[in-house]
Amino acid sequence: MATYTINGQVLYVQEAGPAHGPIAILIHGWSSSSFTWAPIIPILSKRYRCIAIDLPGFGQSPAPDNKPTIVGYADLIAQIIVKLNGDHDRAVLVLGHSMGGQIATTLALLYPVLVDKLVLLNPALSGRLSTRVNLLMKPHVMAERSSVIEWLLYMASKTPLDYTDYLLKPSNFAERAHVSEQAYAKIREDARRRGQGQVRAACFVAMQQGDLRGQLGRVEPQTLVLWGAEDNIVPLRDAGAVAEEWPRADLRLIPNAGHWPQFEQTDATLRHIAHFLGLPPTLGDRPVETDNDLAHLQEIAAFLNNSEIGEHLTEAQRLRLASLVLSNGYGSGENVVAMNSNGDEMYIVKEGTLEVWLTTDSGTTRLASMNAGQVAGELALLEGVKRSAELRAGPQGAHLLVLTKEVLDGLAEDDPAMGMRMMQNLAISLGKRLRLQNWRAARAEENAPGLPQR
Ligand SMILES: Nc1ncnc2c1ncn2[C@@H]1O[C@@H]2COP(=O)(O)O[C@H]2[C@H]1O
Repeated sequence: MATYTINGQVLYVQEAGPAHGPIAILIHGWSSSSFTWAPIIPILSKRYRCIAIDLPGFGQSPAPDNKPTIVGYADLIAQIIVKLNGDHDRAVLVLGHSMGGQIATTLALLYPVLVDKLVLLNPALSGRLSTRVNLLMKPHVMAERSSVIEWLLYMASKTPLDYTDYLLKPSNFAERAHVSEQAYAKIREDARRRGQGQVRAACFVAMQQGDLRGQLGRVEPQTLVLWGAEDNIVPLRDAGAVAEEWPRADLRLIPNAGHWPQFEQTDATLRHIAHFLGLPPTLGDRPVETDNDLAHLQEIAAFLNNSEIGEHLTEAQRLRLASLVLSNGYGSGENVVAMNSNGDEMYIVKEGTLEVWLTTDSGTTRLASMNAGQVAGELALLEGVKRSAELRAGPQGAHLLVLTKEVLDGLAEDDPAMGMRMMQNLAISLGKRLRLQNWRAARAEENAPGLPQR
C-alpha cells in the first residue's frame, strides 16, 4: 500500500488504474478499510485512477491526533484531492460507503468545486443507525473505549464465547445475500481490528453530529445513491430523506442486499455504477455478449455519457454521436495540433492525457493536462479562429475521439436539442474549469498553508 502524509497525518491508500486517469476517491465506512471497494475497483480502474483511502484510525492508517469529526475527515479528503490533482483543473469522482457516504456528501457541500460526481452506497446521511445497532452494538462499542475492555473482548473472541458473527452477520447482510467466506473474513477482521476502540466510539458520536438532513437539497454534484434494501445498519429511512430532499439524486434500491451491496449483489451494484459513469458495458472481466461493432459503438456511447461534451444526451443521441466520432491514437509527446494553426476539429480524451502548451516570447509553458472524458480544441472550432495553444499527447500517449466541425454542425441542424445540449455541456465544462482556477487563485492569494476559509 502507498502512503501519503497530509499535515502530519499518515494515510495508507490502495491505488489502482491509470496514473494519469481522472481521479476517483473512495471513502470507506465506520470500522472498515479500503477493502470495502475490492469488488468495485477492477471495473472503476479501467478509467479512473482509484485512490482508496484507509481513514485515520481505520485499516492501516494511524489514529488522528484529535477526536475525529465528519467535517475533519472531509477537510482531509479535500487536501488529498488538491495534492493529487496537480495541474488537472478537474473536479474528481468521490465514492463513499456508509459513514464514508456521509463524509463524501459533507465534502461535496463544503467544497463543491472539488467534486464532480458522487456515488454513495448505503450512506449514513443522518448519522442515526438502526435500533439493532443501538441496542446490541453500541454498548459494546462504547465499552471498547477502554483499552483493557477492548483487550478482554478481543481475548474472548478467540474462545467459544465469541459472539462476533452473531452481531455482525444479521446486521450487515441480507437473508439471501451472496457474500464469499473470504470477503466476510476480511470485513470481520476490519470490524474487530485491535487498537481502534477509541476511534470507533468517537466516530459513532461524530456520525450523529454530522447529521446532513435539511442540507441534502444543496448538494451540487450529480449523484447516484445505491442502497441494499435490507440494510440493518443504516436503515432505509435515510433513503427517505434522499427521496424527499434530494430529488436530483438517482436513488436505486438493490434487492437481496443489506449494508454491503457491492459484496452481496456485486453484478447489480456494478451495473448501476457502470451505467452512471459510462464505463464499458462489462461486469468484472466478462464482456457483454453483443455483436462486435455494436458492442464497440455502445462502449464509446457509454464513455461519452461521462465526457464533458456528452452528458445528459439520450441513449440514441449518444449512439449517434459515437458513430460519428473518429478514433485516433497518438504516441508519447506527439503533436496533435500546432498553435496558431487553423482548426476545424475538437478532441475528447478517451485514454491517456492531452497537454496544452503555450509558446510566447519568453518560452514554452504547459498550461494544462486533460485526461479521460475532457475536451480540448473547442475554441478554434467554435470561434473560427486560430488555435490558441498547442495540443500534445502526454507522456503515456493519448487515445482521442475526434469530432469535426462538419459533424457537429450537421448534428445541430438535424437535432437542435442535441446541439443545444452539447453546446451547454461545453459551456459548463469551461465554467467548471474557471471556477476551480478561481478557487485556486483565491487560495494562493490567502496564502493559506492548508485550505481556504469556507
Ligand atoms: N489555459 C488553458 N487551460 C486549459 N485549456 C486550454 C487553455 N488554453 C487553451 N486551452 C485549450 O487548448 C486548445 C488549443 O486549441 P483551441 O484554441 O482550439 O482550444 C484550446 C483549448 O481547448
